[in-house]
Amino acid sequence: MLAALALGPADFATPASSHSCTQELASWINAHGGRVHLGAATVAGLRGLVAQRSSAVGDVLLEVPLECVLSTAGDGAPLPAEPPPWTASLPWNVQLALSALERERDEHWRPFLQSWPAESPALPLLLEPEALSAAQDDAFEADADAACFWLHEQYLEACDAAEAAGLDAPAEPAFRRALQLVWSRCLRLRAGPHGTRRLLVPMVDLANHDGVAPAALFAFSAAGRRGACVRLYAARPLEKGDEVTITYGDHPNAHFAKYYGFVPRHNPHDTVSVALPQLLELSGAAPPSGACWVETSQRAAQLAARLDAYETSGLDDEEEDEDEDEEDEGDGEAEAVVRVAEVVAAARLLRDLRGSMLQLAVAGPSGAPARMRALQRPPPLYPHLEALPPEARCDPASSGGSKALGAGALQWSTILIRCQRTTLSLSAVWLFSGCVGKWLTRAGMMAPPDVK
Ligand SMILES: C[S@@+](CC[C@H](N)C(=O)[O-])C[C@H]1O[C@@H](n2cnc3c(N)ncnc32)[C@H](O)[C@@H]1O
Repeated sequence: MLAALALGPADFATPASSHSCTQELASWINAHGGRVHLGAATVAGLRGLVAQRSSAVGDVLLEVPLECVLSTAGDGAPLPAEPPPWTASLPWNVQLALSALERERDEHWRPFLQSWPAESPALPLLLEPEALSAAQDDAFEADADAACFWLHEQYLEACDAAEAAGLDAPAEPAFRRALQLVWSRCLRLRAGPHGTRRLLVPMVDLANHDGVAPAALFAFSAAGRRGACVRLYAARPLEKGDEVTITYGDHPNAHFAKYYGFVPRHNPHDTVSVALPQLLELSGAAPPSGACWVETSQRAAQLAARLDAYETSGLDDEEEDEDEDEEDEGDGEAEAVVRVAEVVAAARLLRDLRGSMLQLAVAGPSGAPARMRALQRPPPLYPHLEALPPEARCDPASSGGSKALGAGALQWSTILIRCQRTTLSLSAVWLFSGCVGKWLTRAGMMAPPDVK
């Protein structure tokens, strides 16, 4: 069943050879006043960036002048390559995709746009419903479905806008490819006087994701060789040939699958929402006599508060006494609460299983290390951070890259409970039947989970 969901690796083959293509790209950036100390390499089927020389923390690995960057429109000072005005009524990502498509005919942009993969990543929205169902996640399936419709609607909107501007509409396959590449390749960046923008930055968009210990940070800088630019800084000491990764942000696995077509092997920021009635059912607790587990928002709030207390301090005597008191009141709710808490304590197990499910869903049971390969985990990053230049340090409103390196970025709580009417949003809880997990373990696809 899961094998049916396997998505093939994206076709990153570039027209001539990936290598000559990125050499041309580097020459183009240099010719416009940039600096490139990086090359491209393909390891296990996945193209990425590598260091061309050894670097210390804070060294500039890459400097891309703004005239080589495609950007969204914004309120601040204009940037050289914003989307064409006729796209202004469309969402930012559609504008950026149309901007790239329009510039395909422009010789200036050829080295950049030619470095893009021939095909977009294999995203869940391209899957058939039966295949998607193997992910065992209703919300994920619905989201992929909605994305597919949304993309088609946006195409129709784009055609209308082009027609109104007296232009030819793009072909739908080219539009879809461009939009999917925008999803998987653009950065969000606070760009000084230009305000916060989404940018397509040549060469930076060849960096693969490492959310735990990225090798580099991206940031806007006003101090480039020819003025403002986007820079990549070394976030740890690098040797020649080391892979240069960045972080795409603190997203849950479903986000990576949806927009990037892969799921990180280690993701401390994974989250999933579980409906309270399902959680209660999973707890094995019997509902109050004659009722089913559809909670009022008030009861949901009480449960959330109790689970929170359980998570932070355990059920101490006082709380147990309280529980007993409530049990005396007679509707059996207190017992249910304790049992729900036990389920929540198994969140770690469920998270591990969930990660495996999504990885299998995206990569297939053969393990498909090409797209899911474990990235080398270098030593902890934080001791070196002080050496970074100020503009590359944490700015919570800025890029995912900077944000992920901020203090506390790795301090994630196992369980985050938010109560919203009848739904509890539980970080790192994955709901699926125990028999699937057992089946995976038996089939040797997954090591038995380590529950602490
Ligand atoms: C910004 S591009 C990175 C460069 C890309 N590998 C290329 O050759 O153009 C993002 C895409 O690279 C792939 N990718 C990035 N990081 C990855 C990772 N850690 N594991 C698997 N695939 C990854 C995914 O297909 C993703 O959609």
